[in-house]
Amino acid sequence: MEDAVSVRDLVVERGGRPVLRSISCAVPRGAVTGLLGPSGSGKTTLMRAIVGVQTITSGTVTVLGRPAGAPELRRRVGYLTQAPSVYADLTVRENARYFAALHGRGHVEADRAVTDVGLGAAAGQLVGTLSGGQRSRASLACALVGDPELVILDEPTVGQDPVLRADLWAQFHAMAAAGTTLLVSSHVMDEAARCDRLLLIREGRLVADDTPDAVRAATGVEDLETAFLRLIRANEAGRDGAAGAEKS
Ligand SMILES: Nc1ncnc2c1ncn2[C@@H]1O[C@H](COP(=O)(O)OP(=O)(O)OP(=O)(O)O)[C@@H](O)[C@H]1O
Repeated sequence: MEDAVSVRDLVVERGGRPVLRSISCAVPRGAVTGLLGPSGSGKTTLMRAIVGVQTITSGTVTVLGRPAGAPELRRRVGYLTQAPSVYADLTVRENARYFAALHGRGHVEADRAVTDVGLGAAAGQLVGTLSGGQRSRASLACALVGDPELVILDEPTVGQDPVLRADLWAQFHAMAAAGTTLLVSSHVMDEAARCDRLLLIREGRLVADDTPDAVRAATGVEDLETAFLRLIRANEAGRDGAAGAEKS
């Protein structure tokens, strides 16, 4: 089956500096793909390119068989930005119902989305009075309420307590089992083990595009953080070698 997202030789410059340096990768359908990398590595920029809101320098990004940003993708792709994008002067329920209406969905779906993110008890509360973690979950409910085929989530678990984090990951996997494709970014390496596939980026370059087990097997270590460190070092050594060869 065709991948949900296919990125080829993607180069993005922001503020006159290269931020993504020729990235090629794919996001398979019906799975949870983790986009891992340190702060500033380019995760948000790659997600923005997939959603179609990022000006790109060169390369191609294909989403559900269409060029990224094509108008017909709007209803098929859900995007959770890092900064919560909900109305502070509406309640959680009102926000969810508003976004549901934009997607042609009703109150039942909206209220279910609110319960699914663990905000059932706070449904009648104004978003402006929620904690940061709750506000982020309200935003998540609004991103999911249209039941999009592809869901792009920028650090959805930041600031959530461990029990809620586990619940959210269980929800992501249940959605994937039902056929939804998820791309979830995180800079917390212990979340890598929860993903079906991993994309690891560093300084705008792709360091790994594989399953957690394949990353462990390739590096010979169980712990994914240590495995990533090894991949990064091997990658840098390879680049230094290639640069040296070019100079000589
Ligand atoms: N509007 C902008 N103008 C110029 N440079 C930018 C802009 N936005 C981001 N950058 C730069 O692009 C690089 C990648 O940023 P990006 O937000 O994609 O990283 P990230 O991996 O998502 O980081 P974080 O985990 O901190 O959110 C950083 O060096 C950042 O400073």
